[in-house]
Amino acid sequence: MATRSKPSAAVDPEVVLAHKFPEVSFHYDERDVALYALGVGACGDDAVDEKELHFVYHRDGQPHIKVLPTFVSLFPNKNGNGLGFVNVPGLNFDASLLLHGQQYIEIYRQIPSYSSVVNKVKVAGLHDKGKATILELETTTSLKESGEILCMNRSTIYLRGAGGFSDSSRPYTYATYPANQVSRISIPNSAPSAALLYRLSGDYNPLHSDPAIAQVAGFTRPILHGLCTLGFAARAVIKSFCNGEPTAVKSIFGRFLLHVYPGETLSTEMWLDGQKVHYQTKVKERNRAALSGYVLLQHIPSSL
Ligand SMILES: CCCCCCC/C=C/C(=O)SCCNC(=O)CCNC(=O)[C@H](O)C(C)(C)COP(=O)(O)OP(=O)(O)OC[C@H]1O[C@@H](n2cnc3c(N)ncnc32)[C@H](O)[C@@H]1OP(=O)(O)O
Repeated sequence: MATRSKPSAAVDPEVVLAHKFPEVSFHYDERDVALYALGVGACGDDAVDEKELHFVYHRDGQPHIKVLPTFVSLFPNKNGNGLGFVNVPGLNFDASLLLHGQQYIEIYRQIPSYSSVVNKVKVAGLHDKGKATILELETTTSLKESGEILCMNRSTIYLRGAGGFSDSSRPYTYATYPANQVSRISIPNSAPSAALLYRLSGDYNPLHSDPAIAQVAGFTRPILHGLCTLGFAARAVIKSFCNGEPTAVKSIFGRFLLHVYPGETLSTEMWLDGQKVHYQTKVKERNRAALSGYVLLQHIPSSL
């Protein structure tokens, strides 16, 4: 539900909400799936890891490699090179200041290791936070041939410096989804080249590779993609609670709390609560949380 707003030069909510995004078709294959798994650290510590080798290699008669559920977080990158929202009418902001705020993923059926698929995108939320505007985009992805829906990604984008477009007495807020959607330790290291490897999966935003662009955005050097950190965390959950079986995952949520510099040590702590695994990923060197959220499983893990 929307609250009152005064259209400003920066954001005109009515125009933003009325925007229709084009559908986008694309194909992915097993090479994309394996490259993604390597980019989020699969087999990074042990090249024959029993619980991870199947994400990068077919073995023992297994017909296809298995797909990490967070692989689907790459799908929104296909919408206008991932930054398709930069040209949305009514939304004016400095693209060099945007940060990924949150990601929510729902998986509706087993993700094939190769497929032709179609993205449909809509605005699912818009919020005036004064110093920032928060834009939420929902990308629903279906199999091209059958039309079956595979998954949904809700991406929250934090637009620093673009807020203040509503009446100060009642900040504008709009969302199409209900508010409630929103053991232990594994230590995956992020290598210094982590962002450079991860970007080859299709997120070429120079914030993650170009030192000059990173400085304009307020960082001392390029930072890791939020979705790469999310991939590390979800992989740790699948290894610890699902015996390495990716189809056990129903949905994933993460809020990015702090930027991560490639090479910093990511430590993911997890707590099981029924079918939900709550997690928090910390940057060990700074002893601060960079990501927190949950992974909802299909069943309560039987091995615990
Ligand atoms: C297809 C879409 C893909 C988009 C990709 C975009 C390109 C990718 C870029 C990246 O990967 S960037 C790397 C990953 N992200 C980060 O490193 C961000 C880390 N987080 C932060 O730096 C900070 O949390 C923040 C986002 C700058 C916010 O900090 P700030 O101090 O400004 O916020 P607060 O004063 O605490 O809160 C203000 C307001 O905003 C809400 N909020 C805070 N953080 C988030 C968040 N991460 N996501 C969503 N909303 C957030 C917070 O609740 C406050 O609201 P109210 O409670 O006052 O209503």
